[in-house]
Amino acid sequence: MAEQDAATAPTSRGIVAAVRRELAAARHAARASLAATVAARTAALAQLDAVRRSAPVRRDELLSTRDTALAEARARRERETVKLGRGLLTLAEAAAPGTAGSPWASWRPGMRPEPQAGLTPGLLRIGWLVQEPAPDAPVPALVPLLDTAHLSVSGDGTAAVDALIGAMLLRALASVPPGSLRISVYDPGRLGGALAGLAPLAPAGLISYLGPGGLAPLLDDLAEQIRRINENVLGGVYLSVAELAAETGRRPEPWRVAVLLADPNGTDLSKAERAQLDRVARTGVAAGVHLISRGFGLAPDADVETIALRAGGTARTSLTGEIPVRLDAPPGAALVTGVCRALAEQATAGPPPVPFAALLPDEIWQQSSAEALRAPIGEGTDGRLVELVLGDDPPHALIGGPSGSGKTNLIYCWLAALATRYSPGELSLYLLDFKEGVSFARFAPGTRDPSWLPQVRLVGVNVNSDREFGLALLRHLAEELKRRAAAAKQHEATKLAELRAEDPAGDWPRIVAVIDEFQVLLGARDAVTSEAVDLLEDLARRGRSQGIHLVLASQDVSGIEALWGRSGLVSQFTLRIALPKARRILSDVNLAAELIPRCHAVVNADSGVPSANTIVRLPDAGDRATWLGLQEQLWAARPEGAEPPRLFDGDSRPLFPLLPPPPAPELPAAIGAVALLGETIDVTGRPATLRLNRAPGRNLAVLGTRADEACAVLLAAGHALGSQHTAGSARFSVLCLDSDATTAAKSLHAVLDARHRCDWYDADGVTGLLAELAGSTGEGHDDATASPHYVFAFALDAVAARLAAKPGPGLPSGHELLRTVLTRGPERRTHLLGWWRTVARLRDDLGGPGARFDAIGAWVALDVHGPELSALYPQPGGPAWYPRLNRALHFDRAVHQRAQIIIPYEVAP
Ligand SMILES: Nc1ncnc2c1ncn2[C@@H]1O[C@H](COP(=O)(O)OP(=O)(O)OP(=O)(O)O)[C@@H](O)[C@H]1O
Repeated sequence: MAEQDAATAPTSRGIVAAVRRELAAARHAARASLAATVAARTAALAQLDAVRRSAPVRRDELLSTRDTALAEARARRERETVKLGRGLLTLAEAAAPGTAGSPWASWRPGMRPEPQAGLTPGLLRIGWLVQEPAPDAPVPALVPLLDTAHLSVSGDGTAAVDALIGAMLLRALASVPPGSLRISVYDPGRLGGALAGLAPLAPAGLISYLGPGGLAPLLDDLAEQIRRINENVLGGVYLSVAELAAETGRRPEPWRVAVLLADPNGTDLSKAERAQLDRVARTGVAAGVHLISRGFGLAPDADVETIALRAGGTARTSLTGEIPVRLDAPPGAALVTGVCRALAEQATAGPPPVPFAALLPDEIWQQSSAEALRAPIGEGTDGRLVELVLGDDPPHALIGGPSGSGKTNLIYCWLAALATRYSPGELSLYLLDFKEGVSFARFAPGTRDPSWLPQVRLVGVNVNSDREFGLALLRHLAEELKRRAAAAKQHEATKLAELRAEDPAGDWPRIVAVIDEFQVLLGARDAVTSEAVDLLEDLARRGRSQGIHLVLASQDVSGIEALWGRSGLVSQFTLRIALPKARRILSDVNLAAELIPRCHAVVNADSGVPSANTIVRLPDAGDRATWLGLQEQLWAARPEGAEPPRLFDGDSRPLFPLLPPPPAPELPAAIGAVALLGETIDVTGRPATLRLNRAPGRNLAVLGTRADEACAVLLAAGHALGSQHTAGSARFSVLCLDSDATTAAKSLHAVLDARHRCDWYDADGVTGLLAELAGSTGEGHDDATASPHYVFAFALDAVAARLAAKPGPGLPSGHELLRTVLTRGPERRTHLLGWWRTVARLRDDLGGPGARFDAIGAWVALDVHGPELSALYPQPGGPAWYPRLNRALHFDRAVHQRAQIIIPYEVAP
């Protein structure tokens, strides 16, 4: 190891050299490093210099970028703010529509609530939102109340708080249907003075003021209302009245707002009051019961919105949070009282009635009447339509109401609802109006309007002096009852529904007969009344099961009393409808009709038992244009071949009917031709006929002084006879013996002469004709081959003196010839149809006192009283007949038991 160290040990020179080398290298490195450092410094200095030179430009650039960004942000913010503001405005307008949000300047004192005032109340405007920057259109500040919240209003000035409460109430009142918001004001401090502007609502029951001591009863009442509403109205089905209203479209309960204004100097609430207040606050909103409190703390768990008034007319509300609200100036006193007065008037008048159109179904004629007829006539107090039912029970209806109470309107409503639901195959209507006027005439074709109501079979108007027409209707219905009863028996059916099921192809509509002012029919002690009562009793008793329903209407308590004496009859009329002030129609102990306002009715389907009363508000069915539109729609849908109804108008003369084609010639020869005399008072408007066969007495005497009607009877008879015989096969003679009859006689002559031999005679020719006729009708002449000869003698009594004169010894007088013609003529087919102006003159012509009338087998009496006709009538004392214009009494000994009333025809020349 030592040898090795010796061999390799460096020399000192080597060491020095090495050191020098090392040092040189270090020096070299140091120099290089220095040079690099100097270069770096120079570069840094140059860079610094460059930065120094460019700094101001950069700063300007940065500043400009920053400013641009700022400006953009600001513009964006403004745009967003405007957009947000507009959105808020739209939202606010939707949330507070109409009067809930419109500025006071647009209100008018007498204004009516808007039609859109509905069942969904809006928020209430109290001012506007203070926004920065101020928007073009300020956004209204709204607070909720009805169906949503209670309000707690606070602030330093009680007057300002009360003014705000008053303004909010006014908005709430005007934004819901009148009468649907009731207010109670507990104001012990100012005894109602705080909200005195709303006092005009008090007469309508829309506001009440309570003083000291009023709080406990008020809270108790509210609590009871809430309990009742929960139990009876919501009934566990709905969570709130608002939900019920939204789902059913009706609100059976009003909103109730209790304004509680604490007296700053008053005492605190008792424990019980506090508990009750908290209860109401917690549970009220769902029941539509709301509190507006000033100075009473409301339960923290209740739905309470707060409004805190600040100085300078601003406020903070719980809804608007941090955004301050500038309050509207309160409405002027005149505006407040004016609006309240108008609202009270409308609330008293009630809600607008259901429109007539609401009674009509969506699609016509969809109902079956097999079980019953059901039709709504109006709206009940709960807002639902109220139906009238006619069927097995109740079967018949009584309607009562004094003149002008809306009876006709009610009948129109009912008929419209029925006629749109039941087709003519399901329902037949017979409508009779005993009062003067034409209320039902619109259902029949008229000169202006050819349409008719397809279910109507008969319309009788102006029948006040034709009680017989009422009787005729009842007889017709009795016949129909018989027909139905026979069919029911055959099919072993006990009621209409069964008959219809057994005989589906049969024609079994339900029949409704409406008789307005029916008391006229029962208004006399005579045969008409007693027969009418018997028929009514039978129809009322048996009609129920055969689908025949009677609706009797009367304005007159005497009409009802006429029925009341007949308990068997009246007990069948279990459906009673009383219009305002109708007396005795419901029952003696049921006075509901005294209390209802105009356009309402009490409907009672249980013979007037008070507990069965239903109050109905009736729509206005009087608009003629609406009716016509409806009728035309139904008319257009009528079944093919449907016949128009028979219209009987007691005020107009029937037209001479269109005659059927003449029968085969041998028929009149065999059984005699038929003369028409006028129209019978009958449902079908049958003509009154006189068959002129070869039996003795087949002559006609028209009796009375009314020339026009007497001529009309002879004209009708002549027209009918002339057209029944083939041309030239009969002979006619027209005797015109008084100038009153000239026009009629000439017209008859012209018509007959065109077809047959027809001779004209005046006074001079009478005796000659009678002599000819007497000669040819004498014994020994061949009766069978004679052709008929009809002699029309107008005012025959005018020539009595001539007829009485004796032409000479042994020669018959004109009277004797006349008697021969009357007695013998019919057997030889010679018939005399004569007009005598009095019965006495006829008697004179027939031989004077004690004369026999056998040769006059038929007569038509005009202004001749019943007793005067006794000699011509089988019953002693003559027929019960009181002459009246345009009516005649017809009796034909060959066919009548009793004389019948007829209406002379209007015969066109
Ligand atoms: N519900 C109603 N709504 C609006 N107007 C009605 C209503 N009911 C009746 N009216 C109107 O009242 C007036 C009298 O009614 P309506 O003719 O029906 O009475 P009425 O009892 O039949 O009278 P009258 O026996 O004297 O004819 C009519 O002008 C009618 O239009």
